[in-house]
Amino acid sequence: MSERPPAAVLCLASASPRRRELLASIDVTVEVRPVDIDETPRHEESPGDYVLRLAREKATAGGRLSILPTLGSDTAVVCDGRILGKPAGRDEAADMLRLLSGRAHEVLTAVAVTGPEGLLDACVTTRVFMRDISAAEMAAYWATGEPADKAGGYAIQGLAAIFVERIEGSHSAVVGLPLFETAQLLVRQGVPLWNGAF
Ligand SMILES: Cc1cn([C@H]2C[C@H](O)[C@@H](COP(=O)(O)OP(=O)(O)OP(=O)(O)O)O2)c(=O)[nH]c1=O
Repeated sequence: MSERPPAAVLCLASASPRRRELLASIDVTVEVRPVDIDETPRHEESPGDYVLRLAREKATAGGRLSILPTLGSDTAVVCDGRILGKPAGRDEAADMLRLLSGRAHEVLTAVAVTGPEGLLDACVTTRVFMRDISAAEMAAYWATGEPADKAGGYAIQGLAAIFVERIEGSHSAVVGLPLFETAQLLVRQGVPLWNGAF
């Protein structure tokens, strides 16, 4: 007799496979309910306020589609005060990497979780130090297809790892979900971790 798959304990308001995989890595089974919200930054909105607002909006919209506690998250790359989202095409991706090449920038990821305690959230900032990236590397990197759906036009967990000298902060937050802070929010909302082990 085949075993039943574990029941979902959380609704994930996200289309990002990375967020689902990160939650699976700490044994949190989710039901996926992607939501579509307007991600345009507001006039003079700080990067921290921006990612927190989007994470809250995603969690709130997803929460309407499920009876489970619901998680929304948003990641932005910030350099010289500029918020870099996903590149619209090759030229914008090259502009982004030119800006990030040979220096440090910040990655901000906010996470929000609805549940019995209301809407709880956290925002994590990670500093990422990149080596110099040549024009030929930028062109070759775009051709791999990896940068297209990533904030800042790179994926630390992928081929772009060879550009990243070091980070200060949370690796999982750069990939899309800060697992330490997320686990704390889930516990506060009564979501069982490790299959209810605690
Ligand atoms: C900087 C960086 C970003 N990213 C990803 C994380 C996010 O998925 C994406 C930023 O876009 P987001 O708008 O945060 O998320 P998303 O559109 O992928 O998913 P959803 O809104 O449905 O939750 O960039 C990486 O995978 N690796 C990296 O190194």
